[in-house]
Amino acid sequence: MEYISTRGEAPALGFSDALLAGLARDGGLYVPREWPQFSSRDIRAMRGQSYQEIAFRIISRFVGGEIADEALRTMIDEAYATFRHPAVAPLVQSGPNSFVLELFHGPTLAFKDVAMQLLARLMDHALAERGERATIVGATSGDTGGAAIDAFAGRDRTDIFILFPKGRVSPVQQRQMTSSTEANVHALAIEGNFDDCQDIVKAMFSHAGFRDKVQLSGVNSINWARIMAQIVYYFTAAVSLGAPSRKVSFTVPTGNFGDIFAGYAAKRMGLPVSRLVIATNENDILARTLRTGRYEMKGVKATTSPSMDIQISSNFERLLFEASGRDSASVRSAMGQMRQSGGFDLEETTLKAIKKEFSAGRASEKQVKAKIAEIAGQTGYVIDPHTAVAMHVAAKAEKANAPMVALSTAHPAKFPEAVNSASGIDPALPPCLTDLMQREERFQVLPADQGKVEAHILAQARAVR
Ligand SMILES: Cc1ncc(COP(=O)(O)O)c(C=O)c1O
Ligand SMILES: N[C@@H](CCOP(=O)(O)O)C(=O)O
Repeated sequence: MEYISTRGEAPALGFSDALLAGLARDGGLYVPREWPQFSSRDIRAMRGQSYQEIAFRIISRFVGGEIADEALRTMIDEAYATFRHPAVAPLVQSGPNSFVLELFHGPTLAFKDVAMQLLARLMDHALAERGERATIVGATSGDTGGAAIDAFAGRDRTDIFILFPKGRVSPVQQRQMTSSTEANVHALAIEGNFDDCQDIVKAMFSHAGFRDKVQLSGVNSINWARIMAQIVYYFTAAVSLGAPSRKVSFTVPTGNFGDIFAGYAAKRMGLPVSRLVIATNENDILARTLRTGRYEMKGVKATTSPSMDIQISSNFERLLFEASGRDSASVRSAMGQMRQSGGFDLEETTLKAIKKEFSAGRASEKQVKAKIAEIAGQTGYVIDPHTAVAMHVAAKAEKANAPMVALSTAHPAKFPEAVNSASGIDPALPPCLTDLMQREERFQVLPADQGKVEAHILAQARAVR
C-alpha cells in the first residue's frame, strides 16, 4: 500500500514512512493511493466479531504487510485493553431509528483515544525497528492533547510537545495535559487560539532544517494513521445496525474534519453509508461552505464545545482532493488562496460531489444547552456539549429509511460546567480520574510564535541531531 500527498509534489511513501512523516513535505496530507475494498461478503463476515478483530481486518489492509500480523494484533489488543467498555465503542439507542455511538470509554474520555492508543504503539514499533527516536508535536483544542500525552507518556523513543490555546480548554482537559509526571511530556500553553497552534505545528513541518534536526513527527489527524484507526468504528456501528443489508447514516460533530473524513473513507471502502452529516457549533465554517460554495474564515468564537472552536479544518483538504477527482493542482491553488486571503471558492463539480455525500447543520449555544437538558430530562442520559451538537443536527437530518447514528465524542465529565448549567446534573469523572483536579500542573506558557516554540523544543528534545 502506497500513500500519496494531496498536493502531488511529495514522494509516495509506504505505511511506516507515512506514519512517521505525519505531514507530507509539500505541505499536503497523505491518503492511500487506492481505497481498499470490502465486499458485502467481507462486511457480513464482520457480524459477531469483536471490535479488535474488525480493527485488524481493516487496519491490516492499510498496513500492506509492513508489520507482521501477529505484532499488529498484539498492538490492537493492547490499545483497546485500555478502554473501560468491553465493546470499545458501544451503540446506545436514543430513538426509534436513532443511536448514539459512545466513543469516550478510553483513558482520557474522548474519541481521540481510539486512534491515539494505537498510533503510539505503531510509532514505537516503527521507531524500534529503525533504532530511531522522534520528536512528536501536536496542536490541540483540548482532546487530542490529553489523548496523545496519555498514549505517549513514558515512551523512551519519543518526546511529545503539545500546543494548546491558553485559557481556551476546559479545566479537566487542561489538567489531563499538564499533570503528567513523565519527563518526555511537554505541555505548551500558547497565547492564541487553536488555529494559531495548528498553524505553528504545520509551519514547523514546512521548516525542513528544524524538521530534520529534531526528527519531527505529528499526531494530529494530519497523520493518516489517525484517520485509519477511526474508520473502524464506522464499520462496527454499521454492521451492528444491519450492514451490508441496510444503509446507515452518521452525524459527526466536526472541527478538524478528521472524524467525518474517516466515515467518508469507510464509504469509499464499500460500507453502505447513506448520509454523512457534518454538525458544527457556532463556528460553522463547514456548514457555510456547503451552503455557499465558499470556504471563508471569519474568526473563532469561544463556545461550550471548545474542542470544535476551529476555523481551519485541516482534513477538508483530503476531501477536496477526493471530490475534485484527486486534482492536486486545484488543491494547491485552494490552499494557496486560503493562506493569502483566508478563503477560496470551491469548483462547481467539487461542491456537487461533496453535496452528494454530505449534508451539514449547525447548533447554536442555546440549542446545545436545550439538547443537553432535553435528553437528560427525558431519559436521564447525560451528554457532553459536542455530542449535543451532533444530536441536535442529527434530529433535523433523520430520515425514516436509514438508522441515524450520532457520534458521541466526549464524556460529559470533561465539560462539567456546561452540562450542569444545562441540566443541573454534575457528571462524575470515572474512578481512575477522581483525583485529577488535585494533581499538580506542569506547563510552559509561550507566545504564538514559531521561532520561540522551535527554540523551546530544540532545548528540550532528546532526538536532536
Ligand atoms: C469532543 C470532540 N468532538 C468533536 C471534535 C471534532 O472532531 P474532528 O476534528 O475530527 O472533526 C473534537 C476535536 O477534534 C473533539 O475533541
Ligand atoms: N478538536 C481537536 C483538534 C485537533 O484535532 P485533530 O483530530 O486533528 O488532532 C482537539 O481536541 O485537539
